[in-house]
Amino acid sequence: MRDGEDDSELTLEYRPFSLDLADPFETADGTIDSRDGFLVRIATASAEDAPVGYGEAAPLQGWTESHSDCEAALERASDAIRSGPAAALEAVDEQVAARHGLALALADLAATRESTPLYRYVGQGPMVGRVPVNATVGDGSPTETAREASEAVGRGFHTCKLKAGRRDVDADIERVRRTREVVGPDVELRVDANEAWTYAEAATALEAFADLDVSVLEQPLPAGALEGHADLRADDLGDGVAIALDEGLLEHGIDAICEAEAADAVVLKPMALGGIDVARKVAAWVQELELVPIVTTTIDGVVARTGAVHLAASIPDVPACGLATAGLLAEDLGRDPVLLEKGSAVIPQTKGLGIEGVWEE
Ligand SMILES: O=C(O)CCC(=O)c1ccccc1C(=O)O
Ligand SMILES: [Mg+2]
Repeated sequence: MRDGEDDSELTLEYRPFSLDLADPFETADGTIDSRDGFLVRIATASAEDAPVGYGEAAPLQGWTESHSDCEAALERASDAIRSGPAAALEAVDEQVAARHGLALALADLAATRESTPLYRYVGQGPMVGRVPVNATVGDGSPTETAREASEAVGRGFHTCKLKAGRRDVDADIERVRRTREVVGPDVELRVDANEAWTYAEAATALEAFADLDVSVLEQPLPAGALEGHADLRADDLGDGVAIALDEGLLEHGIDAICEAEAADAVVLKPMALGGIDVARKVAAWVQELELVPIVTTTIDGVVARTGAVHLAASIPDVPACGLATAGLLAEDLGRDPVLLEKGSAVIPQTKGLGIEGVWEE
């Protein structure tokens, strides 16, 4: 905060939104057919054309607080912000999606005031042009899966993440086999089972996935199964297949995962962790512990998605991230400032998030 910019003058407004998905997104823990949340705007009360900051609070069942708890938290924050940003953050401390929306709007405003792109404000690091991203392929039939993956490769993706776990494990192995056949040996394939498997099923999948050159298996067992994931790694069934924890990170935290040696990589969803500032700190700690951080969205609107893109750009040597989720939405909050090109997200270099025109319409 520079001199002469008085935090006590900040105002917070929020508006509900509902975005339909292009097609229902099938995962092992349910179908997502719309994303409902709140667009957040922070402005300086006094000045007409002073900079503003945008944020997005999009709760998702099973991952964040409820829609109504999110709204109540934003209402508290809009009162508390009269006492400054710290008081507002305190008012949403327990509601991760609301905190995400507030913290993103504050960071967008601060970076905009400094004329710095958000990722440099957040990470204090070097300029970054691009971040590699994966295509996200829903849990469809073997034919649909192979077709969607090959279309993604045709659009320039080098990495595809296949959702899995809705059918029996042999069917998922068949989906991966068909996909590998179609995309050839040079495309990186990952699988996300969203907690669907027993230990025996996961062990079967891992062995087959090693042969099919799958690079990452995400959350094969329930979130609680820290020892189970550690055993999967220790049993060395999936030679070369990294184990990533997503739901498990939210349940246990990094230290317990590291202590148990339960993962090679962890998935960071800013919406579920309470904001890109929190996620950035977790990422730094993850790398310190020699685990790999992978940033993804919860199929967010353009404001939160662009925040996640900036977060990924602030993490040194980040691997392909699950940020190519715009196409899963039928509609969006506004124009997307992030181009996808040859399997990478092109990072916006304008000040702040680089989001415009989301409030006027
Ligand atoms: O990581 C990706 O490619 C996209 C994000 C994704 O899969 C996802 C989207 C919404 C909710 C949960 C998840 C998940 O990673 O489990
Ligand atoms: Mg996941």
